[in-house]
Amino acid sequence: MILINQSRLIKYYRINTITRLFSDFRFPDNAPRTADNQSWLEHLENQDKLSENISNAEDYSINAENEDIIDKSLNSRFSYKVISRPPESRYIEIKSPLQNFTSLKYLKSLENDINKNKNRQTGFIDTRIIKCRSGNGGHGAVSFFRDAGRSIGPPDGGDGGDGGSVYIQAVEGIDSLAKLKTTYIAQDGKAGTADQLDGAKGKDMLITVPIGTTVRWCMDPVEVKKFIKEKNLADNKQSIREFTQSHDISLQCVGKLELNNDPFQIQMFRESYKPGKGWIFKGKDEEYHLQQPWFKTLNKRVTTFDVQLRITETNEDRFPLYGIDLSKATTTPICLLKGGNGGLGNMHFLTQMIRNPRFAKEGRNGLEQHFLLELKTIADIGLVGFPNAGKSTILNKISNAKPRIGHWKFTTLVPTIGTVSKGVEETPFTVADIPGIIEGASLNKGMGLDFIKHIQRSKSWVFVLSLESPDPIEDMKTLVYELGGMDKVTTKNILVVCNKADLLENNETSIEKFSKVNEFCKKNNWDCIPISALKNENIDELIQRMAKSIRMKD
Ligand SMILES: Nc1nc2c(ncn2[C@@H]2O[C@H](COP(=O)(O)OP(=O)(O)OP(=O)(O)O)[C@@H](O)[C@H]2O)c(=O)[nH]1
Repeated sequence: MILINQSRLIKYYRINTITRLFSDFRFPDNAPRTADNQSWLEHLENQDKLSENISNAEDYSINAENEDIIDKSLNSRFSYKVISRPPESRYIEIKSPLQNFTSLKYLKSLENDINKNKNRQTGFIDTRIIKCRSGNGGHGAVSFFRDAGRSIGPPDGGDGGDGGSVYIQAVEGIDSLAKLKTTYIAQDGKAGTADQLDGAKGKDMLITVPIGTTVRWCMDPVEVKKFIKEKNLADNKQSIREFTQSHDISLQCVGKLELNNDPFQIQMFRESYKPGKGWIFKGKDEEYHLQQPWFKTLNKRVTTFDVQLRITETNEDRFPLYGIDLSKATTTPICLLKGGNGGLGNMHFLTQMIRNPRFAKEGRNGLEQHFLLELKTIADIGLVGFPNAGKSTILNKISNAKPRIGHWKFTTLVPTIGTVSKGVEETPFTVADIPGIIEGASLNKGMGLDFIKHIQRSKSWVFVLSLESPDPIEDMKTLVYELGGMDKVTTKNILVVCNKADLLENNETSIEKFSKVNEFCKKNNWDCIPISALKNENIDELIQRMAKSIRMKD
């Protein structure tokens, strides 16, 4: 293959035609010699036992040295059944609910009874499905050197350029997925040309997302919608949620030996030519060539080369089943889809037997896949509570954030993050206010539990109860239930805040309510504090307790 600087040199000579007039001018010659081609093809012949079985292929994982980006939070929620695990191959066929590979938010438009509130979240986009396509490799060229003295010289067709790849990177300074495009297409590689010129490599495509974005492989939403419409509307029995939970999709996965060989990565497949195919013929066609013994011998060897190419692709074209979690700024962009390899130019096929190779190879195709991007804001503390409990008022008092406050329910429609600064000496911490949770939220009532993802990674959860409520303990229990039960809740450091304590003054029932909550918290070993966000009472103490809660157990 020709190095870039050499290609430039060649271009220079082409432009500077006067140079050609000098008889001692030697055109730069980077084409492999007959002997080089011969030994390359013989080397391939010795490897012809190599099968397409990838069991011995080197283990490849997305950025092997950077495995901490694999999203582990999904492990427990992700259900699948292994359908087959042939001993001779590393492919594991699994079946898993469609719900794991699509976004309910995207499919909701099919349902008629959409809660209008949910449609009002236009400014803040935290879920996107994007289509990505890596570039096809350019085709190799069929060309022969010509000059005044020789009507036809040795083959000098250059290789096709590799297709561009699609990368993703999490960066500071973006806080929404709103600006993402729907489609990201990397450029195709250019075809090789005469004079041993390799085609240019296709331009890569880089997707920049906010820190805290998770990326999962998913199905084409248009196809999913069509499938649901056809299947479900006929029966019209299930909601979209139920439908996606009860219908499975099957996938080819690859395991990892050190992980009990459990399915670990989804295998993606390129629609490219099969080994031994993908020839471009100039002059006589494929049928003629396939009858020639010399071509048959050559093709047998080149088939081995194609198989090797395919093994490399197979090892690279994988994506973690649970997705990746870009919780930190990514220093090196992560490759989502690799571009196709460029095809070989005819200069590679000059051997003692073949003096006049009128054929080259096609470039390999790129990949087209969909990915589900979800932004999970990263705040140290998440505020959870019923609507109207006073969460936004608290965030307003303790931090620089200015969330909407109102005496009506669901004032907060999108998560708001505030930074709490306790002075120059101490590290500030962040607090997220999410829309209120109500009974049945886990069944999508009210604003549903869609926003929970924004506090999933928070170390502490602060339950905000209102002493105005008839039964704050019951509220607390409902919140715990809706958030996934005690097992889930106790994975976080918990602080319980009894807000609207100004109502305690001279009010025996309110005092009794607080004592009961306090008692309940003691039993669970949770910290509990009364405050009045409205009257700014006990706010400094609340900030201290919040800071303490993040320092607690990991
Ligand atoms: N008396 C009293 N009222 C309060 C207190 N804190 C908040 N409120 C009032 O309670 C109402 C709701 O407050 P928000 O801060 O919007 O409540 P929220 O929990 O964010 O509500 P959603 O956005 O619906 O989730 C507002 O009218 C506030 O003025 C308090 O300490 N005492």
